[in-house]
Amino acid sequence: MTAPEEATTDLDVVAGLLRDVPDFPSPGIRFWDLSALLADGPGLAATTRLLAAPGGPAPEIVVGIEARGFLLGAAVAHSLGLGVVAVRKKGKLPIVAASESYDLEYGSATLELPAGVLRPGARALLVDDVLATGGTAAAACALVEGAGATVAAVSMVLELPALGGRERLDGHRVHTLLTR
Ligand SMILES: O=P(O)(O)OC[C@H]1O[C@H](OP(=O)(O)OP(=O)(O)O)[C@H](O)[C@@H]1O
Ligand SMILES: Nc1ncnc2[nH]cnc12
Repeated sequence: MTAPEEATTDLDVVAGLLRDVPDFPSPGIRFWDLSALLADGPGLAATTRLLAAPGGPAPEIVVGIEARGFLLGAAVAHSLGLGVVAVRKKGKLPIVAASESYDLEYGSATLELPAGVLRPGARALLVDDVLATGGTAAAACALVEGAGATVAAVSMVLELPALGGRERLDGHRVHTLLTR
């Protein structure tokens, strides 16, 4: 007699495709790499379904954060029938609404919001791959809110709770699929 097969959930699929790399991009950092997850059809589909369902108010637009948030954000937007806005690193956008600088686990950076694409009052779903210190997501929230839109939720694949990102995003709906 064979044991009944256990159902594989979307979350199992996502967890099975995450990889961690020691000492990248600098010594002491354990870097979580989503390349294998993004390259896997069922993995990307499972990730998209989970990120697209953060709970709370229905989003009207998706905001993808550079760089891996572009891939995930576009997939989520498409699955919901919504458009996507790319929040980019400094110097990449020709027409900028606003800029926000922040620190992260291994450096500092500036994010910029393109001008004229986020309707004031729109409910935005922010999408990225990793929540570490929360500096990146907090900067993206500030850009969205500074444009007069609201943050319906922030959806990310992986949360590193030791780095305090969720606390940094206090007051926002934070939806993460896995913690490590
Ligand atoms: O919560 P935080 O401490 O802010 O870290 C999370 C951010 O760090 C990574 O991006 P990174 O800045 O390495 O840029 P990239 O995606 O453009 O490579 C990751 O994709 C998140 O955006
Ligand atoms: N440890 C980590 N792995 C992947 N992305 C990150 N962004 C910030 N910290 C990270």
